[in-house]
Amino acid sequence: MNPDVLNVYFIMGTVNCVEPPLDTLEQALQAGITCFQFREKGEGCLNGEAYETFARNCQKLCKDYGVPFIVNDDVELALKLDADGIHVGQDDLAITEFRARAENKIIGVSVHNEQEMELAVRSGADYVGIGPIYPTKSKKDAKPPAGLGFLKKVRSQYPSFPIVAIGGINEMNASEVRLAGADGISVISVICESSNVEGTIQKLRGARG
Ligand SMILES: Cc1ncc(COP(=O)(O)OP(=O)(O)O)c(N)n1
Ligand SMILES: Cc1ncsc1CCOP(=O)(O)O
Ligand SMILES: [Mg+2]
Repeated sequence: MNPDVLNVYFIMGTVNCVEPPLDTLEQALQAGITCFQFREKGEGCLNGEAYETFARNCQKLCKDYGVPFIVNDDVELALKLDADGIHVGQDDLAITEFRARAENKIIGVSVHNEQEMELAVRSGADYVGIGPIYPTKSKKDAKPPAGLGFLKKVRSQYPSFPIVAIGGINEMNASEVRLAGADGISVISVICESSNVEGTIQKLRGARG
């Protein structure tokens, strides 16, 4: 995949939002996010019909702005909606199983160590998510923050494999994350809680535009 798609990768679910979620997503799309992940999970999240309707509404907005719509965890939803891709973690469905059912979709995988990285690449992942880099309040079961060390190591071992970094990334630290080798940054709270989504995204984009 073209790593530029990962440049500013916004992840959102209703539980993360302060403003109406679809307003936040549309503002983020207007401001130039390059990828969106639908991640409706956590205490108080939508279920059933409301979950699917919300997903469809997010997908429609992404289509209007030509931004890839990626579904977190829920392979059946990704296939039902014909999403552009799926993001899976180590506890989620094996990549090879999903690839067999969706040849042309983007597959992202979370990795935390060299073994997981090697397996993700070998299994045909299109990109990896590395993190949490810094402490995060948006994922209750997140692993301890890893800092930039593992990201730098993976970049040196895989000079051109698409990598997005995640976890506690904001306007202040985004550039050091990019310098450490990330093609892009993936964020939840810094956009969901911003009082100036356009300004925040401009700063997150950094020098690479
Ligand atoms: C881009 C990106 N990177 C990492 C994750 C985390 O995925 P996972 O470890 O499966 O955790 P959940 O998000 O499912 O709670 C991600 N979602 N996106
Ligand atoms: C989903 C996920 N996976 C690792 S950290 C994280 C949450 C990132 O959210 P924030 O940008 O608010 O720290
Ligand atoms: Mg997951």
